[in-house]
Amino acid sequence: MERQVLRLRQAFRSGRSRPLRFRLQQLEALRRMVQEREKEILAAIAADLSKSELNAYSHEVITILGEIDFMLGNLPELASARPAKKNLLTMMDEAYVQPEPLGVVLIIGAWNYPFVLTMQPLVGAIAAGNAAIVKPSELSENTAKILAELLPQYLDQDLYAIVNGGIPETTELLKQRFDHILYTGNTAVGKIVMEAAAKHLTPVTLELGGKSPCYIDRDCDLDVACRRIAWGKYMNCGQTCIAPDYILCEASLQNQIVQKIKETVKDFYGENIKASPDYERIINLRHFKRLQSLLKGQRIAFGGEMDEATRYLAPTILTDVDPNSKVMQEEIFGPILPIVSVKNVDEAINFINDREKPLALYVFSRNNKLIKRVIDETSSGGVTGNDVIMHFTVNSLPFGGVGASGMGAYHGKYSFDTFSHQRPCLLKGLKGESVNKLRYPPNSESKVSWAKFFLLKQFNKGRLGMLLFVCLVAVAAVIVKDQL
Ligand SMILES: NC(=O)c1ccc[n+]([C@@H]2O[C@H](COP(=O)([O-])OP(=O)(O)OC[C@H]3O[C@@H](n4cnc5c(N)ncnc54)[C@H](O)[C@@H]3O)[C@@H](O)[C@H]2O)c1
Ligand SMILES: CCCCCCCCCCCCCCCCCC=O
Repeated sequence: MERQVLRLRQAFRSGRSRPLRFRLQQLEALRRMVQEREKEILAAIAADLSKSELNAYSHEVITILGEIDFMLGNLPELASARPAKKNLLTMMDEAYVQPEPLGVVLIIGAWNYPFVLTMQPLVGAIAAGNAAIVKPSELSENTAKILAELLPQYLDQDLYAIVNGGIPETTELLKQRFDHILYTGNTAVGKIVMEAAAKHLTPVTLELGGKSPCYIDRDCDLDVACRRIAWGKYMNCGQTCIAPDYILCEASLQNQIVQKIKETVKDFYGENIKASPDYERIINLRHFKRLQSLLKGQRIAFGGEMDEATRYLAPTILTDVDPNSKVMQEEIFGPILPIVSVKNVDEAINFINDREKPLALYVFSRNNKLIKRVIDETSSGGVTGNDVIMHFTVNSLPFGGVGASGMGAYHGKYSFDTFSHQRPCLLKGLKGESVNKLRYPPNSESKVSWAKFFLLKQFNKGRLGMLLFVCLVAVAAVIVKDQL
């Protein structure tokens, strides 16, 4: 492990990953990989998640192609230096912010969207000019294997590497010094990652989970709301970090919601859900049994059928759920949708605020003011109003958690920023010592007055203001020279 990180570090030090042309060329190579090897990639994702290749394409591959295209189109601008505003003392100098790569970064992915959760951060890391090690989840072993096979065929092997393995390998990897770690997965492991990173003062982006609430207002088109919620909840068999975890609504809406989601499930997956190519399975037996245990003692209003041999768990709705029950204590990460009754929106807001900050928050209402109020009075990683999941697909929005659901963000420009240091640069000439005397010892009352004038005085930006300002500087320089 140590040697592998060292190899990447040496390649990074060579400066090869920095030129814009190189980054664009690597991103193009990654796009070629996705296009030329699409069949193998789709087959691997499909095998890992019992997913149709069509769904593998629309859940995962499309996101990566979009992200690469965004970077190819925007990288020249993102990577270029941005001029910075100057003060009186630096008027004649050059001030700018130059994004620079961080160095060797580590990307640890989760199994539930194994291609997106490794490749989307990698696009950002390459775009920002870093070297990167990608550690896919061992639970999505087919995707992990295909990535290890394909990436070296398309990308610079000394700068980008895949390390496969489970806890021992990741633990070993985390002992190494990285310049940034982006981890996606559960909160408990997030703490392990952060602790390991702290030993080297390595900054982290933690993409974690949580229970994402979904409030349905009385004033709402329930048909539309239930269709959208059913789509986002049962997609990938509920194993989506931003799936609506539970519904909050007034008790009177509960039965209608059950009925409408039931009808939608039939429309989406047919009478025989098990036979639908659009309905996935639970990743492994451990998670299957965990989900099974969440149903104990609950009122199952719909679904609940299961088959351990194939890890099938039907789309399920629980009603009259006690907020203290187990299903409301942990992220569900499966196709179980509890409905918790609240009296009104105030109670819903309190319910959300009494718990850890979620990764996503959903509100359905015809009343935009109510949606804005819920946004204003709560906190969450992201929000979609009158839909679910979709904020993830907008790459001009930062994607990440807050509080227990994570820290930092990525996607589009935010990925580039996450893997960059915004380096402030001020380039001065060797002239101007008369004004510089102001900051050299010995200090005096008059020097402090001049410092106040130069650093605190506000001038408006118009042409006239600028002219006046230049004259003032010239006069001040002469006076200062005479006085000091
Ligand atoms: N915020 C997001 O973007 C996002 C996306 C997907 C999943 N998630 C969250 O992730 C969770 C599900 O993922 P998971 O944790 O089951 O995935 P996982 O089991 O695949 O683990 C994630 C990564 O952590 C590594 N890992 C596991 N145990 C470790 C340990 N003890 N030490 C070091 N590394 C270790 C794994 O090898 C893997 O690469 C859910 O909470 C979900 O909400 C968040
Ligand atoms: C006009 C038809 C457009 C169809 C586009 C379908 C877009 C579907 C996008 C779903 C993306 C889901 C990815 C979620 C990843 C979440 C990561 C956390 O687990």
